[in-house]
Amino acid sequence: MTALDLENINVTSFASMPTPAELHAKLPMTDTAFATVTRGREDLRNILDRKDRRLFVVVGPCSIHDPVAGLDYARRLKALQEEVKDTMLLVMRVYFEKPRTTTGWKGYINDPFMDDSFRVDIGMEKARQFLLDVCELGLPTATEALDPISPQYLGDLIAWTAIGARTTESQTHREMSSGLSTPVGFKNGTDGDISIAINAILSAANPHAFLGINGEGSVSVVRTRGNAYGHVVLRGGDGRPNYDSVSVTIAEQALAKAKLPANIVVDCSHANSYKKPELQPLVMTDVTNQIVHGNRSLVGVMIESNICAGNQKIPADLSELKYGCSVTDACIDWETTVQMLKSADAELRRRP
Ligand SMILES: O=C[C@H](O)[C@H](O)COP(=O)(O)O
Ligand SMILES: C=C(OP(=O)(O)O)C(=O)O
Repeated sequence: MTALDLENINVTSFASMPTPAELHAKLPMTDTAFATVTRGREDLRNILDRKDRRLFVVVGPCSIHDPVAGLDYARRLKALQEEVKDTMLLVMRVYFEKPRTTTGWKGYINDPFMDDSFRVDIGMEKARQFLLDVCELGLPTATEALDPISPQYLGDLIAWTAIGARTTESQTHREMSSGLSTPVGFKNGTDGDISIAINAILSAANPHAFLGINGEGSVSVVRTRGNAYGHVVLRGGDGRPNYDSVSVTIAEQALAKAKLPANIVVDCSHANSYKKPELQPLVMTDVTNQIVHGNRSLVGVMIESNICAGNQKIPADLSELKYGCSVTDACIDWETTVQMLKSADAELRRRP
């Protein structure tokens, strides 16, 4: 026995990754993408600062698994953005990292070929290419930051970040958020507890020092400034929705008690729609109603939407995958998305 026999007992291999700087050099930022990200972040900050009355809408597939269908979706969303731009800022959900309740496909970065080959190196490159393509269309992007190393590879192409219900209470994710360059939405816990999201906003607003990597891939002590644009995302929990006006008032009171700005986003999906996608339009109607009737804390919504409705299991033969259909949570289809956003646009035009 040597000391080496005592470590990595449950690790089977290490595979090298390109560094963030190498990936940036291979797929550099473009002028159009730069303008999209800069504008998207500024618009979001203005909404959170109440300098812009629009509702921001994080809308798109539960997860990206097929970049062709994903870009098809992005082009449709870009066209729709033009139609609703007076009342809403559309930000495309571009989720590559899926936090699983137990196990399952963990997303396009982790396993881009969906065959357990786990080519994270290729997944990261394809993810960066996809983000570039979406930003090139002039559409800002939103993602869930799950792996604390990924933002070094992709963060320059993101306008809004979510911390998910399963990680809002994690110190690692709060530390990472304190250094992210985007506004960050913290979801309430899967049990519906919003206090963890409020504690996360407070934590992430402060400077932190923690272990991470730098652009050259060296393990580093990362020191951050703190992120002033944390906010709560109500996603329901423990089998109960929390988008109704009473739940929103409770969230407003909790934010006021913590001396935080009353900025609340409602996730129309997940426990707010009992994971039944067809209920998402009802949630959206309720939210726009609250706004039209005077609510001032609801600043954004999230919608899980794809080209086709529902979801599908990942088949053994990937050629059997249905085009434009989620392989994770079920989504509303494109036609329902258009209806939902156009009705919200009409409703929001009536706000005082
Ligand atoms: O939005 C995605 C899912 O709700 C989340 O990743 C959990 O998924 P799971 O319960 O299917 O693992
Ligand atoms: C995983 C997600 O949500 P939540 O963290 O609310 O379950 C998601 O939005 O993809």
